[in-house]
Amino acid sequence: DGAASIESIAHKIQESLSVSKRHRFWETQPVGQFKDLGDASLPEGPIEQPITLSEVRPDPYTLPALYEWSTCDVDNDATAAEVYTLLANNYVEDDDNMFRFNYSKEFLRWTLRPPGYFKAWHIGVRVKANKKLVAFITGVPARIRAGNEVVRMAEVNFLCVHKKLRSKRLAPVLIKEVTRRVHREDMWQAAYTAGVVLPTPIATCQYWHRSLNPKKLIDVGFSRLGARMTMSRTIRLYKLPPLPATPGFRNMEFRDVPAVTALLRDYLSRFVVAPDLDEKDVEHWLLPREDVVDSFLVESPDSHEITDFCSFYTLPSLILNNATYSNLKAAYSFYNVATKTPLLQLMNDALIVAKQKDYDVFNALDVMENESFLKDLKFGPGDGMLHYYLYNYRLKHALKPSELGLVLL
Ligand SMILES: CCCCCCCCCCCCCC(=O)SCCNC(=O)CCNC(=O)[C@H](O)C(C)(C)COP(=O)(O)OP(=O)(O)OC[C@H]1O[C@@H](n2cnc3c(N)ncnc32)[C@H](O)[C@@H]1OP(=O)(O)O
Ligand SMILES: CNCCCN(C)c1ncc(F)c(N2CC(C(=O)NCc3cnc4ccccn34)C2)n1
Repeated sequence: DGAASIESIAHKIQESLSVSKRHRFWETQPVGQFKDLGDASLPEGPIEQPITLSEVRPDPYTLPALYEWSTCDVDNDATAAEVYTLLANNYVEDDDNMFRFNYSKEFLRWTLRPPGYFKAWHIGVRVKANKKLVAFITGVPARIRAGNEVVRMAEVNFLCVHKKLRSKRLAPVLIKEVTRRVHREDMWQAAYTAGVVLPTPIATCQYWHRSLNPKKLIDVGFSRLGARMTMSRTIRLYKLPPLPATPGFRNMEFRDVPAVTALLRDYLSRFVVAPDLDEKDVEHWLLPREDVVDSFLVESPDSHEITDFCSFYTLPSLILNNATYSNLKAAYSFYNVATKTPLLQLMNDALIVAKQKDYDVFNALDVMENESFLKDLKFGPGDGMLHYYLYNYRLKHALKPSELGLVLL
């Protein structure tokens, strides 16, 4: 409709402006630079070569005088609670400041402690005088394949500066410090996503939302009642059956790790950028954890072969000013593989179990093969774009979302 096309034009203008905008910090970094866009002579791969570990700066970057570095041990319940509270009050909001991500403590412990993680990469900044946690940034190690090369990278996330300390150029200091600590572990690349345009996205993806509780979504302003639609007609439109349709659809269990790993490795090999997951990674990232991550598979009733897999993670949002509701329960599509069951049917079963678990909305990016089911399963396009980035690694071409096999949390 007219409004959507005006909105997309506005998006394009905004993005073009940020291409012309100065990036005083990012222009100093080994990332694709806007001025290099279209220069096909630049080779794919690392932008800067590694330096010897003795050459890596041994001391932390200098913070403004009132602040100090503080490595955050999320195993410690009190520290985990401080990190949770900083993010719950100061992390990503939508453009209209109606919602803010509300990553749970258990979710943070999960995502920050994958196989081989480094406590030193969970980096906080505290006020010296009262030890208040006022900023945070994290890295976790991952093996990411870019083209035919598997690269050990840091996945950087949870960059957060307290609202009262914004626009003081603290973010570049946090980024340089996590970079220094990653370099100390002889790693030279990183992967990250952001809702903002920076030099230079390797892919730009669109969020899609599938209403599960349309009445609540409309009441809190997440969605709007469609033109010529009544509330009862809308509720009927999004209604789902009580049980999954696929025979053999069940929760993933520990014994399924080898088969799910094989299924995933084969499937993810199709994408230009994707994680290189081994059984330890699959055990950590995909075994169900209540209210953190859910995973299901289809075990063929006669052959007992595992033929399909689907998963979603739980990321609620605080609803910032609504008299009735304070929490939006959102599921985010994670990794899905369909080899026998149609992907449409598999994802519809995921919607069914999410509805049964009382989620309000099911979100999915248009990555991998998601585009093939979004419209048919009644997803609607969101307003949020998610840009993917690699640090110190150039790709010859930006990727279409369908070439991307990586979902960051
Ligand atoms: C080898 C290993 C490498 C490891 C590192 C890999 C890189 C990792 C990169 C981080 C991946 C993070 C992944 C996620 O967590 S994405 C989620 C980011 N967090 C939020 O959006 C939470 C709410 N916002 C805030 O807390 C603050 O606004 C933040 C902290 C975001 C900026 O604080 P503030 O608003 O007070 O600004 P400033 O004055 O300190 O600094 C301004 C400079 O910061 C650049 N900026 C702004 N937003 C982002 C952003 N999301 N990624 C990268 N850079 C960003 C900006 O372009 C400008 O630089 P330049 O334009 O002048 O050049
Ligand atoms: C650094 N890690 C990247 C992943 C973090 N993720 C999940 C994320 N990054 C940027 C987004 F644009 C986004 N969107 C989900 C869509 C959405 O649901 N939009 C309405 C909404 C509801 N609650 C919130 C909270 C914050 C922003 C938008 N919100 C847009 N998701």
